[in-house]
Amino acid sequence: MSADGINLLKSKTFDKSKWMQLPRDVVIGHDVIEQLPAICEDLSLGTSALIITGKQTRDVAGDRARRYLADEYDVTVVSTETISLDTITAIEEAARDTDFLIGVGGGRVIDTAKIASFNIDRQFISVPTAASHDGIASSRASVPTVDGNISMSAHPPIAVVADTGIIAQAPHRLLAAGCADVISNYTAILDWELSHRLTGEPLSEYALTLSRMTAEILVKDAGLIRPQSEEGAWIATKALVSSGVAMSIAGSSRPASGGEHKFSHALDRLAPGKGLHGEKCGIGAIITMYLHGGDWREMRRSLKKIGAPTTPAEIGVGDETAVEALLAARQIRPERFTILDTGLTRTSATKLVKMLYQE
Ligand SMILES: NC(=O)C1=CN([C@@H]2O[C@H](COP(=O)(O)OP(=O)(O)OC[C@H]3O[C@@H](n4cnc5c(N)ncnc54)[C@H](OP(=O)(O)O)[C@@H]3O)[C@@H](O)[C@H]2O)C=CC1
Ligand SMILES: O=C(CO)COP(=O)(O)O
Ligand SMILES: [Zn+2]
Repeated sequence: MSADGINLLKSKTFDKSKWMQLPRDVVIGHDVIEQLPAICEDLSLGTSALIITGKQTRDVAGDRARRYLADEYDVTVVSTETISLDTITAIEEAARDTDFLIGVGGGRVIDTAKIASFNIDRQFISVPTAASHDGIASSRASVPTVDGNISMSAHPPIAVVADTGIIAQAPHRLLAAGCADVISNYTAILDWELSHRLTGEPLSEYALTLSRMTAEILVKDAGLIRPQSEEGAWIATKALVSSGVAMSIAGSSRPASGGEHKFSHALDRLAPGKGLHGEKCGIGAIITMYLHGGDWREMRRSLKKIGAPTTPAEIGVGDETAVEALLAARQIRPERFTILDTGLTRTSATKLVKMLYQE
């Protein structure tokens, strides 16, 4: 891990990463964003809030959140376009005089709010505008470093306010990416079990079972994940919260992040801006499922059914880059043993990419 990564989350006098921290209120449903003032009051969070939102999500929900809170709270809104050390530091500065933070947006915005609030010891509320990733309710944060994104312990939101009316209106691609993030739990678990057997890495049966069950339910309901369907948004959001809880139980992202996530993180570096997080995880999971001897065709069918991409080409990534990402994946968080550590070579990676992504 780079020095940047280590320093990004400010040191604490005690190690909260050893605690099992969970959100207190999880509110999912139509127009629940209107309940923000009541939720803040219920949690006794104080009188001033900083809303962190994105360029597009400000129009979608950020300004709406401000309007609902403005009568009772002193509210400031800031928009961020990237997640970086500089933006996080700027948010921390902007938030010093406020009592709590609210992240209104996609995964980048929510992680920014999560890290900044953790560093300055404030609570934060997660208001996802898309069901695109399972960091909505998790205590994990994915943070940028000079070596690419690194996953770290932070803290979970004190509340999750997921308005299915807003989430259903987001581009379907975002919903499909979130579902792919959850479907990739299947291979993350296989990697964890393999590591347990080979290296003796401790396993949490509760976290593992919850993670697997979450993926199973989502695959069973895949037919309901349709564009602009509020039912689909509701199913996906519950799955993402549940996956985040599995991570909190494990005290790490292990139940939801294995070799397929390493592949995704390698692509973050090798092909910046190509594909969404969950899309890259789903594409990687097809290969790792094959390597585990599992039903990779079934995994591909599930991904296709929800409308997620199943080949690097669909996200604008060439086969050569996919091969490089498979090989580079092993260097990402090397202490996390996965199927990619069991003898993959350039020749076999090239063969796999050709065979599994072109059939
Ligand atoms: N902490 C954790 O455990 C996890 C963290 N992550 C992290 O989350 C990030 C990925 O999240 P993801 O959501 O895929 O990517 P982004 O947050 O980058 O969002 C993708 C795009 O979707 C837009 N958007 C979001 N909601 C809507 C909406 N309702 N209508 C229109 N546009 C919308 C965003 O707009 P805008 O420009 O306004 O932002 C942005 O341009 C990565 O940084 C990843 O590392 C992923 C998984 C788990
Ligand atoms: O994306 C995640 C789980 O879906 C978090 O995983 P990482 O720890 O690999 O960032
Ligand atoms: Zn993920």
